[in-house]
Amino acid sequence: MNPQLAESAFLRACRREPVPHTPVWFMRQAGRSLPEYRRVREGHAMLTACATPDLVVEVTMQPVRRYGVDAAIFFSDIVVPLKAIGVDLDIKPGVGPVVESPIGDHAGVARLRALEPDDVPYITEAVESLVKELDGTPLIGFAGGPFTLASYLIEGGPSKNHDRTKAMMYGEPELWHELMDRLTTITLAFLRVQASAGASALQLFDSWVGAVAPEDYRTYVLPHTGRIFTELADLEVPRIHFGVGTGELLRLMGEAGADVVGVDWRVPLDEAALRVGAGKALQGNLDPAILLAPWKVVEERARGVVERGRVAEGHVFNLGHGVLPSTDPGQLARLTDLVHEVSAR
Ligand SMILES: O=C(O)CCc1c2[nH]c(c1CC(=O)O)Cc1[nH]c(c(CC(=O)O)c1CCC(=O)O)Cc1[nH]c(c(CC(=O)O)c1CCC(=O)O)Cc1[nH]c(c(CCC(=O)O)c1CC(=O)O)C2
Repeated sequence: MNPQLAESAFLRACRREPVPHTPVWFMRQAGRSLPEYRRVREGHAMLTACATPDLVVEVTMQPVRRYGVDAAIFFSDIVVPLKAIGVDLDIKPGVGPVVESPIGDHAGVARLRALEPDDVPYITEAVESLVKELDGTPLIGFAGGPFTLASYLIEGGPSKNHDRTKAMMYGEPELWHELMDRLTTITLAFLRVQASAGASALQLFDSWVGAVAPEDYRTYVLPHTGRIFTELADLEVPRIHFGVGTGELLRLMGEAGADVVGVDWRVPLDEAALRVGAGKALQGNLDPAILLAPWKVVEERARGVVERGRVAEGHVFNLGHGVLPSTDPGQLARLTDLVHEVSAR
């Protein structure tokens, strides 16, 4: 391993080891908020871009060059592995992923075959190139969580209340678990491809799982997320588990087995540390909308996040969810420097 990588503040914080400063990266740090991203993406549809290694490498590198963040996040999307196994879906600008034939029965579930590394050669190629280009800055690989993927497949697109998803979960639990099991198998394979190609950490984005109550999380989701983190343990890379609106689920998400639990902006990190319990690092949790306010507001709030983060056994500074497309990149540059400065030990 690159010696710089072994000593990276990001990997050390994930492992709950002492750090020279609190490491920083931002969900969606690569993407629409950057003018250089918008230029590179011109004329390329999102899913085509995700399957073009040169483009993926360039976009992933952009925020690393611009901000000096402590980790890169692989540029892709949560629906890429589903597309790769033949699900008819597209990403519609301004909407999100849209599935041509939503899944509602056994036949639909049965069509979700396992993902083989040969289905995604462009992922292996892009990760391998990135690891070289990053030269010691860790690369985070990622996948969507099974609940979030299930919701897209069942609803056919983004959904406010996940009605059909919950109708299947409560009404046809056997079918639900079969669907979740297949998605878990696909997710595991997709994460393994990225780790084998050299990703230094893996994040599971179960962005929508905050829609379920704790007892339902335990019954309908935890068996599957638990399998993901257990089966990834042999890779010896930090595993991060993130969701939005998960204040009541933090303890269970910790139980699922990740090393790091991502927290959105709704729960202060000192409180989150109590909820998650011992033996975990935390990641988060500045409200991304704060970045739309004047710098002095950002500064005051960011200092608060760093301060509360000291209570956690390890802290990776991040936003509570992705960078909003209208964010001024100048704010993110200042924020990266500020966190490094105020947390320097
Ligand atoms: O508004 C739109 O045009 C569709 C956006 C959308 C996409 N996937 C989607 C959504 C729904 C949503 O996020 O609300 C669906 C999507 N993609 C993703 C998530 C997980 C999450 O954000 O909580 C979700 C589900 C979250 C949700 O639907 O609320 C994850 C994602 N997309 C992406 C990345 C890669 C990256 O940022 O490096 C990542 C993961 C890493 C990260 O957060 O940093 C990239 C991505 N996907 C997408 C876009 C926009 C399309 C474009 O530039 O042409 C972009 C780039 C950007 O965000 O600026 C498409």
